[in-house]
Amino acid sequence: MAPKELNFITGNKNKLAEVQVILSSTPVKLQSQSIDLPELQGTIEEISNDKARRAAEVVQGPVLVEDTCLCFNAFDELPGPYVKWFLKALGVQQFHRLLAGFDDKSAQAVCTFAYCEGPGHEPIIFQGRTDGKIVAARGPTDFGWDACFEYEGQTYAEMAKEQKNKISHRGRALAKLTEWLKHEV
Ligand SMILES: O=c1nc[nH]c2c1ncn2[C@H]1C[C@H](O)[C@@H](COP(=O)(O)OP(=O)(O)OP(=O)(O)O)O1
Ligand SMILES: [Mg+2]
Repeated sequence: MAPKELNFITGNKNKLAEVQVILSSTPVKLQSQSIDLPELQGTIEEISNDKARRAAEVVQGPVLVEDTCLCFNAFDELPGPYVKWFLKALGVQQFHRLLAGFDDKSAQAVCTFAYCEGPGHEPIIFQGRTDGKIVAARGPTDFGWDACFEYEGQTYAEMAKEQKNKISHRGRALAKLTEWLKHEV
């Protein structure tokens, strides 16, 4: 695989830490810049593409961005890309109560990376999805809704990091990105 420098534009230190760990076993050289980018309202893919274009304009060079969504099946995929605001309003201890009136607690975590070569270039997206269930918070609460998302009986927060990275929405999306980089000249 050709070593590649990637400039990951994110304001989220937890995301950055996971990407660093996952990419540490590849020849990718990861840089990062914390720029809080405005986020479009639209489909998951539209948001990620727009975020990548905006980041490429700001940086005036190649960028990698990522948008994470948490889609409740009972809410027809919402909160989706707007999960950040629900989490902020409710806090992780109350977050699961969004589904209090619903029998269906199933949810899907979706991670969409968008790589853009630079201003004017069309972004390329890499998406990972993990099916789980929304539960009352269990485990450390230092990363978003990790404590409320249960996968095969354990919340993301209860898992060891490497265990989460193997099956998470982010781990699956990065696997597609590193596969693509292998064929990138
Ligand atoms: O693996 C995760 N486990 C638990 N929670 C997570 C995860 N990944 C993102 N999250 C949270 C952060 C934010 O509350 C929302 C996504 O919003 P999102 O816009 O993608 O993240 P952000 O604004 O924090 O960082 P960025 O500067 O990359 O846009 O879900
Ligand atoms: Mg964001």
